Amino acid sequence: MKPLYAQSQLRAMEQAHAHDGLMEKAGAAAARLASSLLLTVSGARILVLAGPGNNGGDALVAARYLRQQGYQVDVVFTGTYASLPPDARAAYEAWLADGGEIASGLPQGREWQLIVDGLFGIGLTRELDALHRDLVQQVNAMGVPVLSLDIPTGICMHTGRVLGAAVCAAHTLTFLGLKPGLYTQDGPDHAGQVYLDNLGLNAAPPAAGFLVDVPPALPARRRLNSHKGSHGSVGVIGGAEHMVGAVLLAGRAALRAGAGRVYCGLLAGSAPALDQGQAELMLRDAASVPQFATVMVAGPGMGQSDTAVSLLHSLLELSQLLILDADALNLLAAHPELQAILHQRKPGTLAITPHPGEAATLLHITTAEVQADRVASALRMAREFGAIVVLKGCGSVVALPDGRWFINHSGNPGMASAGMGDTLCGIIAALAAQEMSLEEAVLLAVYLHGAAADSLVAKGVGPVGMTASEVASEARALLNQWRYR
Ligand SMILES: NC(=O)C1=CN([C@@H]2O[C@H](COP(=O)(O)OP(=O)(O)OC[C@H]3O[C@@H](n4cnc5c(N)ncnc54)[C@H](OP(=O)(O)O)[C@@H]3O)[C@@H](O)[C@H]2O)[C@@H](O)CC1
Ligand SMILES: [K+]
Repeated sequence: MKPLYAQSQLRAMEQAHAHDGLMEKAGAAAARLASSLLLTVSGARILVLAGPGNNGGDALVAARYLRQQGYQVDVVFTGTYASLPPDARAAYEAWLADGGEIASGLPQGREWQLIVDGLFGIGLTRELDALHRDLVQQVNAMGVPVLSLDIPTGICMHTGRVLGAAVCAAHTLTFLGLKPGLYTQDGPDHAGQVYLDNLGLNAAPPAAGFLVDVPPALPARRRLNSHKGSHGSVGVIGGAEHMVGAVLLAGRAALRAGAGRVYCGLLAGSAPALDQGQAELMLRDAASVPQFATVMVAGPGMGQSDTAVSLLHSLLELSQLLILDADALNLLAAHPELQAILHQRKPGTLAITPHPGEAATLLHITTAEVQADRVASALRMAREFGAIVVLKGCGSVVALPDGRWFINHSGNPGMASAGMGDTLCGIIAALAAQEMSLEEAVLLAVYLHGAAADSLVAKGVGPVGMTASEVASEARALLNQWRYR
């Protein structure tokens, strides 16, 4: 896992090293990366966009090094010399002293092989003004690869939100530390490939959060002398009329992620007695399932009937590890008496896995407000519901009641399809049933779920048309590969 930093922490790092020539190092690193990206284009022409702050300073330093390497470099500067911060002003002067020229608007009739985006970095505090919005839109329309410095201009470093308009970069070279906004919401669509240069600062402060970009803790290796009871029992409750498949998907995923036994409790009157595609699943009366299971999932296709409410009520009062999704979350939002029970539960025994719409219902705000700051929304839910939270979406956020948070780095848009959430719940439950803590199970499941989808895309199964069942099977393959090979 890699540390993710807040703006205040990055500022503190900058200040602690104010005399270490960080901007010069940042610009030099940018020039190195730019020239490596341009290797095959001799005598290339590069457009460098320099904004009014230190991000612009980085760009001006990069421009100078690139020009010295023989590239033709056009600089467009959108600030005013008199208002530049000191390091950026020095970079501006050095660029001119080196024979470079400065334009205030895009030169016409030129073609560039690369654009370096140094308009705004972590100092962007509000929506882009009209001048910068126009410039960003023109840059995006050119179809030329863009290397963004620190963060694509227009992306909020904390939230990944587009502030008015944002540069769509092919590459982002980020400095000192990773920013959450690169990895969630609209950040990943704009950042392209992300590279980190710590500018020689090896001692980093404690992180604000973490990027989950490698498999987190795995379940213990299985003892040779084990049996199905050694690997836990998962129960899944839901499946009201016409929604039976949701429970079966969760149950099948739990089997594939290694649960010793899986019980499914279906609410539908017309529910089958057997899953014809997965005879290993034990289909039981919903109310009886908790007595068989060490870990429970409730919610997939559960509906909002009185029976569903009373089942959920009794489940919340039991001591098993519990994962709530879908309708269980809607029920929770609609019934304050259910929420009251949550805080009587032992800490670390409840996980909720809302998508942004469900999160909005839980928090009584709009989906747009949830998405405006996904980390803050997830943390708020964790606090208010005393639960481990997975806020699903691009860059799923895992938040814990004690304030820790994580952004998941695996996954792709092929996962935006029916049944993926059911599969995720099943995987979480199965991992927790195999003696991982619920926190560990959630982190691994979220990463594994996305990694399985990525693996399928690499094999040509997706992103278009990838199914939740395929993801569950691929998750099984990866889990075995990570643990046993
Ligand atoms: N300092 C260091 O040691 C190092 C810094 N580094 C680099 O510096 C970057 C941070 O620099 P930064 O703090 O100067 O912020 P930056 O992103 O350039 O923009 C700030 C300027 O934009 C303005 N502004 C803001 N929003 C606006 C808007 N919507 N529309 C228009 N204007 C707007 C704002 O003005 P104000 O808000 O005061 O009106 C201010 O003038 C960082 O990302 C990294 O690249 C690295 O070199 C490492 C060493
Ligand atoms: K930038």
